[in-house]
Amino acid sequence: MTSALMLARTGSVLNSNGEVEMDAMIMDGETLKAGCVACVQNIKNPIDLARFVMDKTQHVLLVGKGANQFAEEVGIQTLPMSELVTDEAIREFESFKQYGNAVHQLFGKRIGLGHDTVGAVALDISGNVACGTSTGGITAKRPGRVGDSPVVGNGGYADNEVGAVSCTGHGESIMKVCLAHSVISYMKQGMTAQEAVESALMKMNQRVNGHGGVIVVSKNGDIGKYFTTPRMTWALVKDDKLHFGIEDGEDNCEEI
Ligand SMILES: NC(=O)C[C@H](N)C(=O)O
Repeated sequence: MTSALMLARTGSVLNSNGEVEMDAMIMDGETLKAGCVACVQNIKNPIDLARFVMDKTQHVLLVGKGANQFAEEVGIQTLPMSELVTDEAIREFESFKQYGNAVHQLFGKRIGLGHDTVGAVALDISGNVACGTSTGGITAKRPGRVGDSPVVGNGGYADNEVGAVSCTGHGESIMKVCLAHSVISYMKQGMTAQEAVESALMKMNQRVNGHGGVIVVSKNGDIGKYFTTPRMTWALVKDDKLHFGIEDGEDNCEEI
């Protein structure tokens, strides 16, 4: 079993109304079944709700009020919005003020403070791959804005014939180039996992001037990870070893 993670820097993100709206997706590479939720409020772990959408409905994506209604039906834990708002999110909101500024501060080539998204990819011993991506989006986004994370082929993709991908970064850029699926396409064309993530992110940068980060595990257990921001928190478990890092070129290793 091989798995890789990108980790969030903060717990939540505030939109321009000062509210938390979260997006998440999960995808099963064996069946290509996916479950996605967007703009959900008061949900502690939107990825759990996405899993219910995948397992218990005939749909792929539920949004807003309907998604919250479904959460109630399946007994997903809800909580007051105040409990989802961290001090860091408030500080970020007060300092960034506007969406464009937040994008620049979080994903700018030189500043790149971090990615408020959690992503995971995994390969099990039966050769099944899966991905999951969960986010609060980007500070000061317009209410109702949905980013790449809950959109199949953008914030993530999983296919046993190729591998599983999870993305972070400027959602509008990622959606313009279908970043997760372009990594899959490059691998189908014969690139290694690492070549594919580097090519896809460089292409996104050239075409739409966007920055981000990607993790991928191939069907053979090869890992690719790359980011065009100055830093991205990541971790990888393979062959009883834990690798992790934040800065460019950093790769720490511990036995587990
Ligand atoms: N931090 C992120 O990765 C944000 C996410 N991609 C979005 O645009 O919603």
